[in-house]
Amino acid sequence: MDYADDSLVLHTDFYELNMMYTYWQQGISERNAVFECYFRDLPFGSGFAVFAGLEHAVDYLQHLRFTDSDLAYLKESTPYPQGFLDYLRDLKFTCTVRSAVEGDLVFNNEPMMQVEGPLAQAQLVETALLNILNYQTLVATKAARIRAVVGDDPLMEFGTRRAQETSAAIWGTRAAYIGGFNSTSNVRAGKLFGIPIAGTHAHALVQAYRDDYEAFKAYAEVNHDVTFLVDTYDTLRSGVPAAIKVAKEMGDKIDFQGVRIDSGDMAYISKRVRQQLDEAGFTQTKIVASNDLDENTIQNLKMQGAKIDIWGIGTKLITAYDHPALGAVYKLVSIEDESGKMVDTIKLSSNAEKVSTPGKKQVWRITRRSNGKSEGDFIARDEEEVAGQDELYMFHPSYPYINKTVKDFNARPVLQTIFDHGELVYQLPTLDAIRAFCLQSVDSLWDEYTRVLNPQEYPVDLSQQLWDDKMDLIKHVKVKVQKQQL
Ligand SMILES: Nc1ncnc2c1ncn2[C@@H]1O[C@H](COP(=O)(O)OP(=O)(O)OP(=O)(O)O)[C@@H](O)[C@H]1O
Ligand SMILES: O=P(O)(O)OC[C@H]1O[C@H](OP(=O)(O)OP(=O)(O)O)[C@H](O)[C@@H]1O
Ligand SMILES: O=C(O)c1cccnc1
Repeated sequence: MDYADDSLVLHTDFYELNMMYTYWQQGISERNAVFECYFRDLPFGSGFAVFAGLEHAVDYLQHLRFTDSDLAYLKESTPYPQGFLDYLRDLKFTCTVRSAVEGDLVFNNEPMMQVEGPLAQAQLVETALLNILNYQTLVATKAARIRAVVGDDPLMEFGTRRAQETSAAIWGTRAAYIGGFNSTSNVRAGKLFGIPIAGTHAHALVQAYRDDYEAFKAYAEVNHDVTFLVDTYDTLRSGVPAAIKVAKEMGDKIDFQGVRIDSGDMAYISKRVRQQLDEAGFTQTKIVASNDLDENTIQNLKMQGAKIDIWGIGTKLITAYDHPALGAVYKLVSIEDESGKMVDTIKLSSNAEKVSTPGKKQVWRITRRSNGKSEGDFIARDEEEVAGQDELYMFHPSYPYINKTVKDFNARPVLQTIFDHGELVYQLPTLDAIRAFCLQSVDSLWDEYTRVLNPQEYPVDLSQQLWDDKMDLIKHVKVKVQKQQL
């Protein structure tokens, strides 16, 4: 049977539905629960990550309804009784969601999104939220790392052909723009998000004319702004001379904006190309480079004095090639008990890094009042008063002897309310505002955290109370397990 693909509500792991069913049958589906989403390690060896994906997540949550086709499918494919299907039919999203906003910085082991509400609903949305946030945050982070090494050079996003399918290309392009790219080659992303579209031409154009000069001439006769791809046959002997010849012939009829090189030793070739262009009087014509570039090759090329003005980047950005998964998780941190009281929950593991931090939290971004620069993040219980304190004792949660007392600081809450009991209360900013916020956020970090190779570890600390509560709960659970063993 064919079912209409008319909702994302079944874009979830089957086990979420089975847990929902259990909660519903056992009468706890409406208990208040708090889940938090965080990742354990920063990707790419980075000193920071850029949060992205909220707009898509909001759209998903706003449309969270089981449609007739969803219910028909579940009826046919699962043993769920009609009563549960009726419950799903009537389900409306009523959770409160707090989240980092897009373009803000996020770090390892701190909540970047928090979902509070009826247990069954908050459980259901785990998979899709992780799917969205994991990917977009990863690509925005990669983009911001590339931005960090290019300075003000224009960055063109070229990834669609190499992306993991169509929606990854679209959302990846948006994330890349947030992280600091200037344009995309994906015309649909331009249409949907207003991202500037830009591009050159492919080798096919030159191959179609079987000659650099003929191809560039044909292109220039019908296009005003031209960037010629000069490496199809021989960059220095044929491509660049042909581009120069056409540009001279066409004169003011075109704007000879650039040449693109896509192979060979980019440092050597770009220097020679620059020389040829300058000698012909085209000192303003830019050199665009593409070919499996990322922040590491770009940094290296800059070190070699490559004369590249504009960077075209595809595969390694859109696929997050060297760290293809962020690994963000979604953990239950607090739940209402039989008496209606909220109690902390923890997940223990023999792997210390996988032990979750219990309790509903807020993340405070601590900056020095005098210069706005980062001091670290301070995670506290939601009810703790942080902003009004005169001084803050910050210590490393695993190595408490690494500590400092901060004075004259500003504390900004990172998690903002997006949905209040199911109602969207957050006004989504424009994409350009998000991008500007990201650039400003990265700028607020010390260079020690933004350098791409072996950055300093940004402090992500727990409040004393949160740390004490975590230790108490670990002890409590261990004693309970021991008792059960006897
Ligand atoms: N001077 C350089 N220093 C460091 N890396 C470079 C330099 N020049 C090019 N690269 C990078 O080295 C890699 C070269 O890849 P590869 O050998 O596949 O390219 P190619 O053979 O020139 O072109 P094609 O992709 O058409 O095969 C690319 O990732 C490119 O960006
Ligand atoms: O290298 P990326 O960062 O992924 O950038 C996108 C690539 O897409 C195009 O190549 P094309 O698909 O024509 O194949 P090519 O690699 O053989 O040039 C373009 O010439 C770039 O090389
Ligand atoms: O416009 C370009 O030059 C372009 C677009 C997509 C992929 N590679 C290059």
